[in-house]
Order: sequence, then structure tokens, then C-alpha cells
Amino acid sequence: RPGHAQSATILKRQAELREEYDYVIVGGGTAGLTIADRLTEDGETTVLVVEYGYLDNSNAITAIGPPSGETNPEVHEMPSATRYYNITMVPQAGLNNRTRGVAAGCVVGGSSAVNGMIFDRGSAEDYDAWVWAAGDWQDDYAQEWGWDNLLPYFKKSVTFHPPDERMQEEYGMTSDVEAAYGGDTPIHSSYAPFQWPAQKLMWDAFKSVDGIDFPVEAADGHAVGVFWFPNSIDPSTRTRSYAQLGHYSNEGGPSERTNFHLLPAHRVTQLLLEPAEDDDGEEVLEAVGVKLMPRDGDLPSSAHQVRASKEVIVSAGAIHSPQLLQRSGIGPRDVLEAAGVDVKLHLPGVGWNFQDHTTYSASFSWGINVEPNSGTLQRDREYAALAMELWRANKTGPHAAYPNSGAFLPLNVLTPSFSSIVSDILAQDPAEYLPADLDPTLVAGHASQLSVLARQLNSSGSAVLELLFTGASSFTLINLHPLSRGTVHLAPDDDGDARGSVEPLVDYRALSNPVDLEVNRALLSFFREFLAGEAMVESLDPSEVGALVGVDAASDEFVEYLRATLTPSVAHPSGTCALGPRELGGVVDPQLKVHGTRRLRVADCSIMTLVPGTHTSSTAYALGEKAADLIRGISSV
Ligand SMILES: Cc1cc2nc3c(=O)[nH]c(=O)nc-3n(C[C@H](O)[C@H](O)[C@H](O)COP(=O)(O)OP(=O)(O)OC[C@H]3O[C@@H](n4cnc5c(N)ncnc54)[C@H](O)[C@@H]3O)c2cc1C
Repeated sequence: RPGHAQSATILKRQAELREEYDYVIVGGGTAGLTIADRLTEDGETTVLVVEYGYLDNSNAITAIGPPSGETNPEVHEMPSATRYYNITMVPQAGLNNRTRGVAAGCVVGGSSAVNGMIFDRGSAEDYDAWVWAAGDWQDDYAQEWGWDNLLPYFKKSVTFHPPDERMQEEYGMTSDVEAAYGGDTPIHSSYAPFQWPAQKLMWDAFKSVDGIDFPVEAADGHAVGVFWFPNSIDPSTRTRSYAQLGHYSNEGGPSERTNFHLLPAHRVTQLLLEPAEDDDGEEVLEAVGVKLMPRDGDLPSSAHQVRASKEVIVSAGAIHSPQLLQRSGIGPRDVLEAAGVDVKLHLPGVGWNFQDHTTYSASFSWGINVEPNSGTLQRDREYAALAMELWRANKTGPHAAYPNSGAFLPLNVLTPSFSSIVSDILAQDPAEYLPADLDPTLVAGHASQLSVLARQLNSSGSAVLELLFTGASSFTLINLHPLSRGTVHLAPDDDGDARGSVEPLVDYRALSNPVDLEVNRALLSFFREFLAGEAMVESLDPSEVGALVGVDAASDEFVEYLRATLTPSVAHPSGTCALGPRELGGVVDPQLKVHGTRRLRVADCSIMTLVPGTHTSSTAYALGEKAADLIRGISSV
């Protein structure tokens, strides 16, 4: 245990912990802290947040700008590895049995403390898709979800800082505050005050491609096209803005409220569940509290228990929320039995429907060298000195550069054969690419998702390719709407060991659905064609470099390249406790209540039925805000 960990052992804290709170929230991450902040703002409602990570005030979490050590050295109060879980995905059958780490934040603030700070939102269709996937139950889900219901919470969840006049004139940045923003929460959303000149050349080149939109504002539901997007960065200090600073230690925030308790460095190992009846007299499980264990120190002889008089809210993220439900006896019967867990509620959707965006690299070099660029900082000592001076003076200049522009393009812009890909999806037998003997409700849910995905891939309102550009010549091509579905299941050797330290089996099942190969081919073909177009040749003169040179996107060799190099995750894990009817494999109802239970909700990225075509943190904040209102029974912002 790091000596400086600001965490109490349960014995030290036992005196401070109450026996009972109104609400117990599992996970002090992006959504969890947002919910806790809202529930306690009345000064009366008592809330305990249990967080496995440490309360870590290292400035290394917030520092951005020049490499550490050169100015304002980063201070690591704790080893940086303590801010991540140590999980290795299971060997990926579709990726030559490769494995790698699974990125998930493990610290107060959750993944918002370690993420890349791209702070965009999906398109309206990305959120309507969750409702569409509810099939015959759409009307129920449309009451609370879909873009129109979420937009007020997106607005509420951040303080937006529009680009100033210079940034508008010099870089062409645009925004529409009224359409997309208006909140004043201490979670900040802003643009970098410096962009490299080659960025503009690429932006201009996109203008020569047919069918591309350039929305003035993307965060109002129009996140398709080439557009500017902000970062979760506080522009007054140019430091990371994240859930710990915005929903815990902020002035007047939860850390100053006596009705709020945060217990870091403790893991909830099980939910306390009792048999009960719901309002219709049906037998259900009722959540009455949690069992928790310290992360460090001597192991107590038994787990400490805390009761929740109103509700338990699970916000442990898309990797650990399903794990906790499963450990507690809620999940697919076979998975629970294999791990020796008593099945209290057979709910096959728990841990199913695992999704993330996938990515692979494509590298080029520019034949025309446009100065300055990030290399100039290394090559030109005078320029480097000026850059450091600007950063020291007012946090501007090249060291303030951060990605703010991207192409988020629909399939019909990427390939003229988009409709044949859509037909391939519609022609699929929904069970064909799923694990054998999957519960029929999960197959039915997948069938529903396939029709939603066909609709999105056929539409100009949903992006399929994400390509961020800053002026640099290396790119990652991201598939925003994969069809492959994976699992997060309890490890059979998870014997419920006292600390709960056995991590779940994380299987992306990347490329298990062949349509994902087709889409990846389309991403590469489009991008190569774009770079070979007149506008790019005249301004930057690209030539391809690296392992893909000479590899035809239509060839088997390209498939081999994908299997050898594709990354199955860009750290946007989603979908493992999906919003949706039980008949379609859903785990939570429109109120985020777990089917078959009382006083138990899940609220984090695991509830996203389909991963939206965007980075996921802004949605985690918005759904945290939404969940808090559902819990409080508030029907509009
Ligand atoms: C490396 C990385 C880069 C990313 N880059 C971006 C980006 O640039 N832009 C973007 O928008 N999104 C990005 N994301 C994704 C985004 O940050 C997440 O989708 C979002 O923060 C998840 O929010 P959440 O509330 O669902 O979960 P989290 O914020 O991860 O919170 C879950 C919390 O629960 C705790 N927990 C888990 N199990 C237990 C338990 N049993 N008991 C107690 N506590 C528990 C965890 O420690 C964690 O703190 C990135 C994520 C990572 C990891």
C-alpha cells in the first residue's frame, strides 16, 4: 500500500461510517460522483460513495502541456499504475489470439481522471438508437431516453467556454452555445488556444469531398461531418477538468457536506439482496445494502456491511458493474454456476452486449513540410524557447495544442457500396455470429440491434468513421458502430475471495461479425482516396508509409493486417447492463432499475444499449445527471 494513500482502512473508518445511508453508490467515477453530488445538494439526503481507487490529488492527473519536468513538474503522490485496473482481455479469437490490457480508471473520479479529454457528444440518432432497440417496448423507453430527453442533461452537465474571437478568426472555430450548452457545473469544456497550421489544410481539403457537412455546432445532435469539438479542460488553468474536481472537491461541493461520505480504497464485493414483492405482488429481489472490503491493510475477518434505506446505485463502470451484479447472484445462470455463485436472479443480459469502438493505424508522411509543426519544437531551439515562454506566461502557444477537430463521417460518404453493407446486415441470421446456445432473449435483442445498426449505417445522421486530425501525418481509423458483441463475465476462479480482487473475463469478440471487416475496408479505401485527392496532394502531398503500404483494402492481406494489429478498444467500454426490455436481453428499465429487483439501479456507461459514435465521457456525465433526476423523481431539468 502506498504510504501516502489517503484512504482509511475500514477499521479506522468504521466509527465514521454510518450503519445506514439513504443511498449507497458503488463507484466514485464519472457518473457515480455526478449522481452523488446531485443527491446530496439538498444538504439532507445521506449518501455513501464507495470507491475502490484512492483519493489521489497528484497534479500528474490534471497536468497537461509541456512534457513533465520542464515547467510545473508533475507530482505523483501515488504511483500512476494505481490509477488503472490491471486487467488483461481474454485472447481474442478474431485477432490471432492476441491479448492486451483493458483500460479503466481506478481512482476517485474514475475514468474521467485518466481519459484523453476529448469531450464530444454523439449524434441525435446515436441516442435515439437506444430507444429504437427497445422494439415493441419503444414507447416506454422513449418517455425517458432518446436525444430530446438527454439534451437538457448534456447542457446541464458542463460549463462551456466558447472559442474567443481570435480562435474563431485564426482557426475558423465555431460553436452555438444556445443550441448545445448553458450549464454552470464545474466540469469545463473548452478548446485549445493553439492549432498547428497543417490542421487547416486538412480541414479545407475535406471541403472537396462530396456529401460532407460542416456543422457549426456538433454537440446539439449534429455530430456528423467535419467539425470542432471541445476538451474537458479548464481553460483558466489549462488543466484536466474531471469528476473529482467537479463533483467532489469543488467549492461548496460534496466534500463540504456532512450528508455525503466518500470511502475510497474500498471495494463493494457484494450487494445485500433480500426477497421481496414489487408493487404488483411479484416476487423480486430487494437491494438493502452492500458488503465492502478494504483495498489494503490486514484483511478483516468479515466484510463490513452498510445498509441503504432507499436505494443502492451501481456506477462501477461497464467492466465492473456487471461483475458486481454477477457476484451478487444476478446474471446468466451458467456463468454464475461456473463460478460457484448462488443464482438469485437469472438475468442473461448482465455482462452480455459488451461493445467498444475498434481502431487501427494508417501512417503517411507529408511531402510538403508545413512549419511550424510538432517536430519544429524538437528541431528549432529558438521556436522551442518561444513556446516555453508562451506557456509559462499564459498557458498559450504550441504547448497548449490539443486535438479539437475531426471527421465523423457516415457510411454513405465513405463508400458507394454502403447499401450493400446495409443489405448484408439485414440478411444476417442474428444468431450466426453470436456464441452458441445464447439465451433466446439475447438473440432477439441482437436482432433488434442489427436492424437499428442497418438504419444507422444507411443514414446521413450517424457517423461510422472517426478520424481526428491535428496536422500530424499518423492517423487512427475508428469504427464507431461495430456489430460484434462481447462479454464481461465472472471468472470461474472468482471464488468471491474476501478482497474481491479476481477481475472478470473481458472478451471483446472483436471482428466476430464479418460486417465489421467490410466497414474497416471502407474506412481505409475512403481515407486513401481522400489523401490522394487534388486538395491534399497540393497542400500536403501525402504518401503512405508503414505496414499497410501496397495492401489493397479489398484483399485478404488487409484482413490479416486487421487481425494482427486492430485494437478492439479505444477505452469506451459500454453496454454490459443495457437499457432495454428483459424480453430483448435488457438489464435495466427506463428508470434504470434492474429488472426483477427493487431499490437497485445501474447508472454508468454499462447502460448504453449501443455505444454512441463518440467518446463516452460526456455521455457518462449526462446520464449521471439524468439518473439523479430519475432517482429524485424530478421529471425535467
Ligand atoms: C485511458 C482512457 C482514455 C479515454 N479517453 C476518453 C476521451 O478522450 N474522451 C472521452 O469522452 N472518453 C474517454 N474515455 C472513456 C470515458 O472516460 C469513460 O467512458 C467514462 O469516464 C466512464 O464513466 P463511468 O461512470 O461509466 O465509469 P468510471 O468513470 O470508470 O467509474 C467507475 C468507478 O467505479 C469504481 N469501481 C469499480 N468497481 C467497484 C467496486 N466493486 N467497488 C467500488 N468501486 C468500484 C472504479 O474504480 C471507478 O472509479 C477514456 C477512458 C479511458 C480509460
